[in-house]
Amino acid sequence: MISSGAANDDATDERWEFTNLHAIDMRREDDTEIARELIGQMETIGFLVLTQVPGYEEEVYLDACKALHELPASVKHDMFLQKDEPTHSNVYRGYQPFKPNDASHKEFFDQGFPVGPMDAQEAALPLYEDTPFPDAQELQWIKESFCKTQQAWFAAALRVLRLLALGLGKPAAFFDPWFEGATLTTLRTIHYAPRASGLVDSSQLGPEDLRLTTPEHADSGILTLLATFGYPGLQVYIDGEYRSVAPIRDTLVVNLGDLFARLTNYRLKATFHRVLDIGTERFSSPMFLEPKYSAAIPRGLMDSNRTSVDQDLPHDAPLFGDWLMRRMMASYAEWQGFVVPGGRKPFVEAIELADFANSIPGHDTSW
Ligand SMILES: O=C(O)CCC(=O)C(=O)O
Ligand SMILES: [Fe+2]
Repeated sequence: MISSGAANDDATDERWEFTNLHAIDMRREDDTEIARELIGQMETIGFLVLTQVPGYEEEVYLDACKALHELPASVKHDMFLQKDEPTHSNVYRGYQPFKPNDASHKEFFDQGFPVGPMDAQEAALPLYEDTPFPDAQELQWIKESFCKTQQAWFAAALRVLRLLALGLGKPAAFFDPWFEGATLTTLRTIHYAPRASGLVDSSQLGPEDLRLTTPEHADSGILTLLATFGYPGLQVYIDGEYRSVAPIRDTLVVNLGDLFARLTNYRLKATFHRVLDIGTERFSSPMFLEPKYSAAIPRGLMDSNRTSVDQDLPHDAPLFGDWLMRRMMASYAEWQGFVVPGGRKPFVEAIELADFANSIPGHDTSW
């Protein structure tokens, strides 16, 4: 259920016709009905919004995001990933700068979850590393706000996943083992600038690229929670056209990743979306809910009579972490320089991308 209407509360937004996504109040406790609504939205639009997320304080979090991205270039550089600063050891968590002639026009910071305590076998797998934050005492509030937000959103995301499991006819705890003891979930804060600000060279890009600051894509993993902090710009592909999502403060947009869509045999949708260059600075923050590295994701996981994701697994089931690396490098420009760590290369290369391709009508799956 969606409705459209021009926003009239912000004069700068008049040029867009906004679509309101279906909203679910997280204070509600009627789980069976919420599960029904979630499935209804995810089968059709693939997007909805959550309101009243417990423990989430958007005002402080937006201030913290702005403060992080406004730090001096040298402080941001100290948090760069190894692919952008070879003397650094962090390969997955940290700061990524604006890149010349990139279809995306953003700088962003990726935070992982606290690394320990984790069982030794899990901890030995790639991608688990501490997130570099600025050291200065007066900046600790930024980290505190990020961590608090991460906890609140993670709890909300797991609740949504349990409700989706229920709605799909599984026990609510069906997916829980994927998140026991560890998670590769990423909380990202993004700072967009208008292309016209000339921060990096855009001379190789075509006119369509120049209209956008994030090109069309579907998210890759399980599910995404997103704060747009009241900024316009997010567009979702609905009924054959891109529609602008109404920018509403204190809400979290939710959409599914294409791995999850595939697990449901595309009954649920991983919908394409993109971000327009709105001509001003823009901040947003997605959290990509990801299982732990060792979570197995065999074919037909949900077709069987399993009552839990870790029941009756084939011994050669692909691991989530291997799939994640394969998918990131195949699909997203910012991961092009990523080197698969440790002994995982053969496993990563064995992943058949076609096994995980999405099938949104009207879009090919050439990633
Ligand atoms: O910035 C936004 O509003 C959306 C960003 C997005 O879709 C993504 O990072 O996957
Ligand atoms: Fe996205």
